[in-house]
Amino acid sequence: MQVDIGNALASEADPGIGRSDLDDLDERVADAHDRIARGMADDDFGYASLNLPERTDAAEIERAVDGFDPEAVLTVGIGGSALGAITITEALAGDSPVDHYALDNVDPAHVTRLLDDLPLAETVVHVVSRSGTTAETLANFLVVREAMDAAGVDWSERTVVTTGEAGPLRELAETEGLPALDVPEGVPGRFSALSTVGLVPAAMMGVDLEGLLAGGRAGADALADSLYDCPAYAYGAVAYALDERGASVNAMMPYVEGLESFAEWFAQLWAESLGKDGGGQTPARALGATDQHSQLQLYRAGPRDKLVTVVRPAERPDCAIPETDVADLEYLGGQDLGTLLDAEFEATEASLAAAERPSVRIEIDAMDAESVGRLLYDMEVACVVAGELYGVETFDQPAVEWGKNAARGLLGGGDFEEAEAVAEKTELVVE
Ligand SMILES: O=P(O)(O)OC[C@H]1O[C@H](O)[C@H](O)[C@@H](O)[C@@H]1O
Repeated sequence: MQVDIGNALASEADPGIGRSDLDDLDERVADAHDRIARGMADDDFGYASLNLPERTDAAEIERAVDGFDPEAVLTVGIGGSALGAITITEALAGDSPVDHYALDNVDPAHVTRLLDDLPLAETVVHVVSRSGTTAETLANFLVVREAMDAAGVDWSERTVVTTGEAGPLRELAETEGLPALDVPEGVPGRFSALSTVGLVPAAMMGVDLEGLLAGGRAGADALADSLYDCPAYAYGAVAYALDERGASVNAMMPYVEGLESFAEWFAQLWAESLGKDGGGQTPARALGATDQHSQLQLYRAGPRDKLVTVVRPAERPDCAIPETDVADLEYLGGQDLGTLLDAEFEATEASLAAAERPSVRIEIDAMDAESVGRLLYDMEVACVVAGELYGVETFDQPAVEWGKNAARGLLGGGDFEEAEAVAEKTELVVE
């Protein structure tokens, strides 16, 4: 993976950073690298995630799904327990005969429609919750079970669970004798894509798990004590430095449809890890070239508070644009859609640079397992190094937990006095 930070340098961008700022920052990156290396060596909470490419047992996951021959896989999970699987299958399993669906939200209209449409007798359900207590996931699973019962399908024959050591979901798996995989120790959900959490649907869809993990290992091998030698550190450090100078929004803009959900995965990673102590950089989601025709107006001409991160694969499949003699369209004929998309990508970079707006280019080799594994791993590393530079607790999410507890409290699922305060808040309703 390559990261080009040239368009974030001060001579070309505002907010931007100069070479001397980068050199100063590099000393802090070296310290952060020491902390990260120690954390990985000691398997400290969170840092252990960066050992997953080395530790994840692809064969164990393949064995767990062996014997299923589904038409569809349904992930039931939310946040870090769903976005890794969604991102990986969307990026790599587009040609699979098996479809992937995810139930993360509990919108009744969406859940009912999906269950009506799914071939339930040919669907494998992967229920994922690290804590085993997340209300949305457990509620959705109960609804899915009932729908399978109602359709005469033995759900216990078609369910795989991935969860932590203890908790209601673990107990349920044991009581029902369901195959259960472990969420690895010390790995927060948003850092778990390259584990059982993110890889089970991919395995059922024929994705090359070893390739994904090899990509992650290449990222681990590339860790070095300087941002000039490590693309993941370069990205994390530059995003942090730009935020410090006013780029409080990071618009993640892949120029490939297969990475549309990657921007959503990145949003959770960046927001939940770095949004602490009154700081953090707000992730925005965009897709090139589509959002070039909508959001780019704001990115180029709105407030100078953004970093735009553009991502593309170096290789794309061919799809020729037919020759045409229609006036003014001759320039398109004989080109390729990929060439057009790359021209759009470069035009966006040029457009931002011309308006002195910072962008960073991330380029992966291709939309293959190794490159996608490397991308996910490197973005996790970027997030961890940024967390070190911000000086925050990268691996917790107390604000999210507050909301989770409040929702449970409001449903009568536990004592949570603050939830009552929420319910009794002053209302100012305008109708
Ligand atoms: O895997 P679970 O325990 O069900 O958690 C699912 C999600 O729940 C919370 O909202 C956490 O903040 C997320 O980081 C997590 O990914």
